[in-house]
Amino acid sequence: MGQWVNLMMSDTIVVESGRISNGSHGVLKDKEEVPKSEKMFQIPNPNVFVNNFLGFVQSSSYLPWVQWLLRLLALSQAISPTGWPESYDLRDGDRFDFVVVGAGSAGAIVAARLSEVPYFSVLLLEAGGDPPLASVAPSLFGTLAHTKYDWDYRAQLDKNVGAVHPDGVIYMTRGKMLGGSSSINYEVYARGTPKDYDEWGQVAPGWEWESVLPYFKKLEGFKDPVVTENPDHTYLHSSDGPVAINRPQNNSYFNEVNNIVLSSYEEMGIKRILELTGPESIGAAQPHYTFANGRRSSTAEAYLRPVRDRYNLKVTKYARVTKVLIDDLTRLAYGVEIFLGGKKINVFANLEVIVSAGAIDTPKLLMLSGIGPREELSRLGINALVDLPVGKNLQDHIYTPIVFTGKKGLQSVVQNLLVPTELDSYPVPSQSGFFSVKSYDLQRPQFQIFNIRIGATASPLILFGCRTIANFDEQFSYSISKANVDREIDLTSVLLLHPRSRGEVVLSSSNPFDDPLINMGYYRNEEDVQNSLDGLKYMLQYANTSYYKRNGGRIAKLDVAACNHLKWGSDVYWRCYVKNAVGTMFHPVGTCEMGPKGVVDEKLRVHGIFGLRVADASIMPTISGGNTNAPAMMIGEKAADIIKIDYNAH
Ligand SMILES: Cc1cc2nc3c(=O)[nH]c(=O)nc-3n(C[C@H](O)[C@H](O)[C@H](O)COP(=O)(O)OP(=O)(O)OC[C@H]3O[C@@H](n4cnc5c(N)ncnc54)[C@H](O)[C@@H]3O)c2cc1C
Repeated sequence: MGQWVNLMMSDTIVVESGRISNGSHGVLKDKEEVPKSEKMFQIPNPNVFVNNFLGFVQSSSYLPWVQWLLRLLALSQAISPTGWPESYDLRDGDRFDFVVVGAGSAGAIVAARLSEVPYFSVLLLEAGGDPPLASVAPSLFGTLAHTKYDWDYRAQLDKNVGAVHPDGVIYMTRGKMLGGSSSINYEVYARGTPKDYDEWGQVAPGWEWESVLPYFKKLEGFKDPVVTENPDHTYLHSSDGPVAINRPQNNSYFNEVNNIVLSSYEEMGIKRILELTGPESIGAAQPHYTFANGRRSSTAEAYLRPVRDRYNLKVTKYARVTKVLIDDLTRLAYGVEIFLGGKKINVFANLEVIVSAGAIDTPKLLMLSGIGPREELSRLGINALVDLPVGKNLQDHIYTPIVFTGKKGLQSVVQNLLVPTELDSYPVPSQSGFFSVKSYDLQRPQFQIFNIRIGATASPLILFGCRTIANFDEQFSYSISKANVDREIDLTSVLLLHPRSRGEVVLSSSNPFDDPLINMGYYRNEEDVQNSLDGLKYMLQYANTSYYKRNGGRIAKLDVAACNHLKWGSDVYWRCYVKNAVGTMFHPVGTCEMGPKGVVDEKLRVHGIFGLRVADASIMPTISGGNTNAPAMMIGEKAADIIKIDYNAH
């Protein structure tokens, strides 16, 4: 709460690079003139009376609803979904030095950074449009699935896996707008551990931790003094990069819940740490998020909005790229075919095409362009220019859900009543952490936990979320929501950070408008089942922690039809449960793997093709040990530098 009142009480409130700031903390390096359409954000200086009044409100704990109204007022000023770059009116035959496909977590950064070189002309093509209000407001992400801002893919699970999903189908949400999935994701900021990147460096020199850390720092605009003022942490972070990263200042009830949960973890041996991206790899904390001052810090917000008037960067929206144009003889990528406003047009690249369409659409586009497994392409009548493992190596973070139920009665309902006061931050108290059950994995945790506490009587919302976001079947969803009818619950997800199983993305036809087939491949490797089981069993101890002991806590018996014939709580039961009650964290990566045996080299150039690079989450050889937005943005930053260096423009 304090942040809003402080903001409103500051002497001057200005708009810097399209964001509201009280002038006291970091701003973008290349400060732009405030565009006309953003002038509306300027808030007149409060006069003395208002200052005094606000001071009184801030110091008073008796006026939560007045505080909430003020916060809502500030939020309404902040979340105006305007100020994005205008769409450039592209013509057939237009030419640019660089054509970037996809304005997502990585692509928006590649385009913005390349256009810092004044003599480069850059075109950024995006299949979607501007992010809506539900994307800009940090708390409304749950409402965007299955709308026009989502590619709305269906992914397939193998037989005997994921029985809680009707027909073995999971929803694979992907952002379709400026900012891509950074505009639709759940905003958790995590980077993985140094070991993750050292592993990348073994197949792709230059991607070890020491080499990627400067790019994480380049993107970070840490706003949290707890981190930025701690000498043991500052060397790992930066506070003046474009992406605003902060921890919400929640209401006191949410803070109390955070404390209870983190103390429970401590009792289980999971240490409370200062932050999830600091020097310690194991431990739990309230996460940091990519939002600040009531606005989501997507890459559209952080990188595109501030440079909307840059003369050498053109952004064309609703431009769906259907093919990369490659010369048969020279193997040179010279442009792209686009479907725009109902017409097919071609635009050309003087220097390079960079594909940043994400881990599902990048392999699809490459395959449509003749780059991929020769046999598969031939079957669809596509002339294979190079035979590469495009679409293979699909990895994702799967989770096992566990529901703990606690305090009974109306007391915990307070939490639900407080949700609307958190519209400008996170709608529920959430905690996350990393742990290992194998001692040799202490440097590189095996599991991430993500926990949300929900007060009693939110059942209808839970049912809605289970059905529409996770595509859990009615029976399983109902059993989760039933647990919350009159009791608070902890919805805990245990994520397997380094799965051995691999899936694949395959073309379903040569028609670019047909969705690809996405086979997630979860639990193809039995070791993953055993590891998930170990993680789950460790987390079950949560029910025995003192808070739960005091409040009659228990593990909810969820209704997994495929396992109901087994004795609940037995080892065989939990093994069956792990395999069938599987969910996705929406982190698909790896489908255009970097490395000599992969699809791109360490400079992200597609093997065997000239003038074509890939820069997005698809290039990860192995999935990072944490949420994947930060590494995808880091890839965008590093890709832009690699290209600048190649053209002596660094
Ligand atoms: C629901 C959800 C929740 C998530 N939560 C988190 C989280 O809390 N924390 C975290 O770190 N990560 C999270 N992630 C994952 C993270 O957001 C992604 O890993 C990351 O954004 C991927 O970046 P990318 O650049 O590879 O792809 P994207 O950001 O998806 O960008 C691809 C872009 O290319 C465009 N595109 C695709 N095909 C074409 C085409 N043919 N022509 C033109 N444009 C095209 C798309 O519209 C999109 O804008 C979440 C993801 C989702 C979907």
